[in-house]
Amino acid sequence: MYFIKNLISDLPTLIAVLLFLYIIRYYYKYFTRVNPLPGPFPWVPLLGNTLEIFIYKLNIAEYFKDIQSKYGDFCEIQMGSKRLILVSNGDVAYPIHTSSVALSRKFLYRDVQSSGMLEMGFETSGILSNRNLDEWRINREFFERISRSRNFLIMLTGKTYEMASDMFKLWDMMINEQREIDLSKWLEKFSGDIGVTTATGIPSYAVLSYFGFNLVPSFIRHAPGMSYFNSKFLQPIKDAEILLHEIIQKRRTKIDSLSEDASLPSDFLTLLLTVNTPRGIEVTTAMCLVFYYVCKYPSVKSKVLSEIKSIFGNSNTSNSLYDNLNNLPYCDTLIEETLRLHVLLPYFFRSNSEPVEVGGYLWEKEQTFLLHYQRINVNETDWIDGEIFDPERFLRNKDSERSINARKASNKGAFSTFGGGARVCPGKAWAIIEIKILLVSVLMKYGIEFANKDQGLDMFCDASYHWRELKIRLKPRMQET
Ligand code: HEM
Repeated sequence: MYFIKNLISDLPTLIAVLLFLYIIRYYYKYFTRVNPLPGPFPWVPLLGNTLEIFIYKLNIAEYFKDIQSKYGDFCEIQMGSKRLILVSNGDVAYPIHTSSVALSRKFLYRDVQSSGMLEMGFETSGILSNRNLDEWRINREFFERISRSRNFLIMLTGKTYEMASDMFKLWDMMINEQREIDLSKWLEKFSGDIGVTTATGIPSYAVLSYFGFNLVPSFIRHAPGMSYFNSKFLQPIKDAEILLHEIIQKRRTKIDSLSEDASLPSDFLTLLLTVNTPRGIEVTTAMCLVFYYVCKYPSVKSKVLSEIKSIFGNSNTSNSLYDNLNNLPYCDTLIEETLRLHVLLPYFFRSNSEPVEVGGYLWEKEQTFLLHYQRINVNETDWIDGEIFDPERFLRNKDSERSINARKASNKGAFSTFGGGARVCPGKAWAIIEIKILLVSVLMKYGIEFANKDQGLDMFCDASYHWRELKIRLKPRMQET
């Protein structure tokens, strides 16, 4: 009894001593860490630099930008007890982003193990964060085999074109009513629709529900010519929603009921359900950015248009759409430059599955590297006038002074929008096709301009960039001056 009484009265001292010992240990570990790099001092034990993010109103991308500008291209931050190595130039990123097999097999992990991610199941399923390397390999190979096959890409091209044409029918009604079109909202639904349709073969018509077709008065819906929309959209929306929901529910239940070591069913829907990637957001933002630059620079618009016309003539449709898409070098360079300047995902994690040298230091296995894409893609160590939008950058001869890797011709780590190395984005071809089809089909059909001539890059960033609003006006092409 006496002992317990004493213990209670001494408790504050005990806690203070334990806290003191913990702080000593924390800073001992910090000061004796291997390969110390420049970086902000972790003033708060346990939390490290985490609280600094609040000064940036939780805008982590801005925080990393500032850290890079203060501490350089290879520095570190302490997030809680986790040490993040911030990599901001292509040279240091090279061992992680290279496609050299010997090096890239050392960077197989997305990140070090985290109990939170494990509990949510992200570390043991799908592709994006899967740390079970055998399963990740199978899923990834399966995804690549399908999504890179010519048949799949032709199907994707056709579906995207078809769905764009359906969306244009709704836009035509808005044009007649002199209404502005907020591309950011429309394209968000549009890429969602493409995802569902390519995975299941069932149209989801999110675009149509955004248009609010069911809100259109009945006398308009039944007016001559409108039966097309009624038969094509209204009933199938209901049917499709029910069917799609059933299919997804069944597949989810099946996946959830499998034991952890059982292999997943091999079909594309399963894969998309387990991929764990918010892919639609990036594609939507990318499409908006491309249209932003087309509207902003009339010279860019006229070059894109004359290239498209030279390949597709004046016809809106083409049987060999997919093959023709490969003959648009100016559109390619425009898209590539847009995605270089705006990485969409400002940063991403990678971790080494073996000891490895990065930035001239040897790192034990399982160190977290934070690839600072938004800095790597513009860094003057790799790019000339990197902060400037120069849509012809990628057209120039690779050896010329202003070429893609003007100063480091061999450095492939400098274009990081889709990451690089073993876990490079496998959806790149998919994303580029969607963007290109939309660019071609919109410009073939419409003259396009900003609704508000002061339109700027109205974007915000959480884990990725999103548009707030991008309002445009369209004119059917024959009426364009
Ligand atoms: C413009 C659009 C896109 C951008 C900017 C983008 C960017 C990225 C980046 C930066 C990574 C990390 C790569 C690395 O760690 O080296 C990634 C991974 C991934 N992306 Fe994309 N992505 C886009 C579209 C897509 C699409 C359309 C899909 C599929 C439908 C997709 C599927 C994936 C998957 C599955 C991974 C994980 C790969 C792995 O961990 O092995 N992405 N993406």
